[in-house]
Amino acid sequence: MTFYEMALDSDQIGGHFEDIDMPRLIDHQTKFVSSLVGGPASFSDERIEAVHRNLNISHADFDEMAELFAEALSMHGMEDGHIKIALNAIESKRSIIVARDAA
Ligand code: HEM
Repeated sequence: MTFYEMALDSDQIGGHFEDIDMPRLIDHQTKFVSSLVGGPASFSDERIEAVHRNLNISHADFDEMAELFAEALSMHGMEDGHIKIALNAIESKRSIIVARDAA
């Protein structure tokens, strides 16, 4: 299963991706990873904040996304040390992703 299939399948965050078709989902996966490592398809924090502002993403949603991503990396054989680095990169975006009034 890929990262975004896992996200779609999740009771916690699947709903956020319900209306999004597969090509856009795959596109999102590329942008997601690229934004974390500063790759060619990366986005500014301003843009990322603007995109997620109205999605009403909670801390629990964010936690689930981070957890699924770590799981996917582990499934593909990434070592724990590198997964930790990836999780730190994700964590650094929490405040611009989670809705301001979220619990
Ligand atoms: C570190 C965490 C995250 C990063 C780096 C990230 C990155 C991105 C990027 C780069 C885009 C595309 C912007 C564009 O095309 O203009 C995007 C869109 C989106 N993100 Fe995230 N995201 C993160 C977390 C989340 C979480 C936790 C959720 C929901 C649970 C989420 C849901 C969405 C949705 C629904 C879209 C819109 C997709 C579309 O309409 O095509 N994201 N994200």
